[in-house]
Formats: sequence, structure tokens, C-alpha cells
Amino acid sequence: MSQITAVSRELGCHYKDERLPAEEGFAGTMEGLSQVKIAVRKLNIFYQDYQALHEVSMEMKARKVTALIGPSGCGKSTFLRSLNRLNELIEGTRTEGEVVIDGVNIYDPGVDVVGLRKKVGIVFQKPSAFPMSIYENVAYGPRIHGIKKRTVLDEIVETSLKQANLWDEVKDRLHSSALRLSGGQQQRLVIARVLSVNPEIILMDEPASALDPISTAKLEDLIAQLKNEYTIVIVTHNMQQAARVSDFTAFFLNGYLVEFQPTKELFIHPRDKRTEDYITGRFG
Ligand SMILES: Nc1ncnc2c1ncn2[C@@H]1O[C@H](COP(=O)(O)OP(=O)(O)OP(=O)(O)O)[C@@H](O)[C@H]1O
Repeated sequence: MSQITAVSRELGCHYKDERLPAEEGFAGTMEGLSQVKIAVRKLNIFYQDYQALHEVSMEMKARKVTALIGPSGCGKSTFLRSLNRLNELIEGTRTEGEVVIDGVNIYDPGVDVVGLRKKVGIVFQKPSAFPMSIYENVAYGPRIHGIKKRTVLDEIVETSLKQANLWDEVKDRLHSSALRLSGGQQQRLVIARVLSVNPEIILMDEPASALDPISTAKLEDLIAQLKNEYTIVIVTHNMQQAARVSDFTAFFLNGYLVEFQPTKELFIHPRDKRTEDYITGRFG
């Protein structure tokens, strides 16, 4: 099965080259009316003298999943990390342009970075449970933000684990080491940890790339649930995954945003030849 046929299956429709009628009426529907949560304007990012992103502008909508796709090294992770100012932890990086979240440019002087990273949580590729109990992994963030009362922490831990679809699997061993969990469980634990501090946006950098197919399916189900409450931006190498989980897809190439469209539109009617070449597997 070709890559594009596999993607078409996930979308429940057909790519134009498959010579079946493409779906119409995608743009301009309710999608167009949802609120913009993150607006990126003319973003340039440099590692020392190397420019990793060039004049990237795009808007991500509230309670939608936006997927970032593109070949290795095209700038997806750099872009993702710019959304909660994580790049500045890497020495020698420089950012120009604006990332406006709920009307505030997060690069303005005076922005509280700790508060920003609470509001915009991130999940990385490799599940990174802390070497402590399951309970303490989830209670860690709320404790740092000043919550001490045990009953409140208990409630946060339970709610976050339930939201991350992990509660039933761990409720009888909350005080055993998180490192004994499987990779898929650890990844959901990390998501519970992110949820425990009440974020509004969740960034995910290839969250399923180290997971087996069953854990990946669970994670994708979880993403579908979480978007009812959170705005999600996900980097993925897997186009079928982008087709399955996202509402919008951005295609990056060599540090440039080549195309950004509703996911179905991008996969059925790519506007740019380079997007078409990438999604049909001609390179990447
Ligand atoms: N810390 C760094 N120092 C210098 N250059 C970097 C650094 N991190 C990334 N780069 C460079 O910036 C460019 C974009 O990297 P980035 O990791 O954002 O791409 P990516 O699309 O996420 O790649 P991948 O899919 O392989 O993770 C690459 O050329 C990379 O080599």
C-alpha cells in the first residue's frame, strides 16, 4: 500500500491522484470560526549563526490539534520549542518575531516564563518519568507551584491520571516506582504530569516514536479526548498519525513553512508541489 493510500484511509477519503472525487466544503466551515489560541508572526530562529527557521507565520486554533510534519532537520522541534520559550535554554539561540498566545507576545520582556511553561506544557519523544513514585511524579508540579495540602494533591493526582487514561492501570500502586511502568504508561504518566498544573496548551514532540503500536493507539485516543479541553501541537514523522489525530497540518522544509492547511485539505489538495512530493513519499 502506498504511503498516500495509507494516509487517505486514515482520512476516510482519497488523494486526488487516486482519481476519486475529493471532498469539498472543507475550508470555510465551523473550523474557520474557532478562536485563535496561538499566533506566530514572522518567526526567525538562529542557533549561533545558523538560521533554523525563516519568517514562519501561522495561527493555531483553540481546542484543535495542529500537526507539524516535514523531513528530519526541517525545524519542527525548533518551532515547537519556540511556543514555550524552551529554545532559550540552549546557549546561543536567538529568536525574532512574535509568538502571541491569548493576545500576549510571550517574548515580550516582563513575561513570566515559569507561568508560561505552566500554561504551555510539553511532552518529549522519550518517556521521561522521574525516578520517584507514580504519585510523586504527578504531585511534583503542583507542589512546586505551592500546593501542600495532601487532600488537594490526592485529588489532583487522581484527576490527572484519569484524564491521561492511566488511573485504572496504576490506582493500586500509586506509591511504587514510576520507572517500573511500560514505555506507553510512562508517556501517559508524563501527560498526567503536564495536566497536573492545569495547562491550556500541550506541545508534543514525536510522543509516540518510542512506543509500540498498541501504546501508540492508546496515546492517539488520548489526544482525541484531550483536544476537547486543550490546544495541542504535535510534531510527528508519521503522516498517517498526522492524518489520524490532527485538524490542521503544517509542512516544514529547510526551515520554511511551506504549507499550512486543514489536514484533509493538505493531504487531498496540497497546494505546493513540494508538499505533494513529500506526502507522496518522493522524498523525506
Ligand atoms: N542545539 C542546536 N544547535 C545547533 N543547531 C541545531 C540545534 N538544534 C537543532 N539544530 C539545527 O536546526 C535545524 C532544525 O532542527 P530541528 O531539530 O528543529 O528539526 P526537526 O525537523 O525537528 O528534525 P527531526 O525531525 O530530526 O527531529 C537542523 O538543521 C538542526 O541541525
